[in-house]
Amino acid sequence: MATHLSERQLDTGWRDYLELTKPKVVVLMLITSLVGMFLATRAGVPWTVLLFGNLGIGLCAGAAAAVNHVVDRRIDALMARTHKRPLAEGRVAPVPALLFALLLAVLGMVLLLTFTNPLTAWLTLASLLGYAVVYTGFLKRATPQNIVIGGLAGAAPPLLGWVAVSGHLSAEPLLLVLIIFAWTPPHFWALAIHRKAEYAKADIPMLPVTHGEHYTKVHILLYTCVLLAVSLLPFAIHMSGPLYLACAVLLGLRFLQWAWVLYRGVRPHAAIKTFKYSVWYLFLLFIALLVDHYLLLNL
Ligand code: HEM
Ligand SMILES: CC(C)=CCC/C(C)=C/CC/C(C)=C/COP(=O)(O)OP(=O)(O)O
Repeated sequence: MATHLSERQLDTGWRDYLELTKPKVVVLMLITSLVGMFLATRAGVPWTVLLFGNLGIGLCAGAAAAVNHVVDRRIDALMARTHKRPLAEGRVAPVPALLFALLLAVLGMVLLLTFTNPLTAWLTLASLLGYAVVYTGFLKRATPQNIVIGGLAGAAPPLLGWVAVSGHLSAEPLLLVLIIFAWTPPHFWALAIHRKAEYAKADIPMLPVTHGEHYTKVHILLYTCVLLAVSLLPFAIHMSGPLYLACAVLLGLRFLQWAWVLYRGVRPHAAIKTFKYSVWYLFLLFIALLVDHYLLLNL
């Protein structure tokens, strides 16, 4: 009986620590870093960089997410979407969570310094601090532009992947960052409209709370137009071919359609559906970049 109980507690503990790393978000980020790696070279990506580079980036992103759980534990407890989180419910205490984050960050940095290059490691550390300290610690509570500026940290992984392979900065991966940078506001503000009352309750100045739903929907529309335009640039600079272009146009037009439906207010649950589509959009767009890259190589 006692053994059963401790096994269950152990299982819950393990799951709680995994939840601290925001695994679904990190997986999508790793897909973008993986694509950055493959696009950086015409030859194959060394398996050590592929494996340990992504592991290092993922561990650092997970560390940043764990710090976010610690810093936000009081506001998370106030919102229905987040109130069951390990720190919000007190299943994990702040000190062990911070030690866990430190362990992940150190492991991640050691892997990046050993198997990639110093530039990748320092850019990853800057992204970690950008999300955990600048966004979570300051911007989130300070300005409705919080996620626009903070979005840079989440947009970094394709650049990190590219630099892990090439060793230097260049225009192409910055373009990939720009795509995710333009994607983040529609991604997040759609959810923020859906969860507006909760953000207001937690006194977080998200755009729909400070400027209203109409203003937010207009900005989602504008950013989605910018996103569609920016997503065509890889084709324009001959980084990607016609398959990518076709996918970018179709995926972008569908995003625009959701943003328009949300703006018009003609469909129930349009905000959460737009949010869910945003995740599919980014996933499919980066898969298109990858498939197109290999088609171009084999032509
Ligand atoms: C500052 C920028 C960003 C903000 C404020 C933001 C915000 C959010 C929020 C609040 C959620 C709901 C999380 C949950 O309930 O678990 C979410 C979900 C998600 N985000 Fe973001 N996000 C940002 C950037 C990104 C980036 C850059 C990616 C990936 C490249 C990403 C991928 C995802 C995914 C995959 C989900 C769905 C998670 C699930 O289904 O549980 N986000 N985002
Ligand atoms: C090293 C590296 C690539 C770092 C990036 C780290 C990272 C996990 C960024 C995620 C962006 C994100 C989910 C923001 C939401 O935070 P929130 O506090 O607004 O959302 P919440 O209310 O769900 O916690």
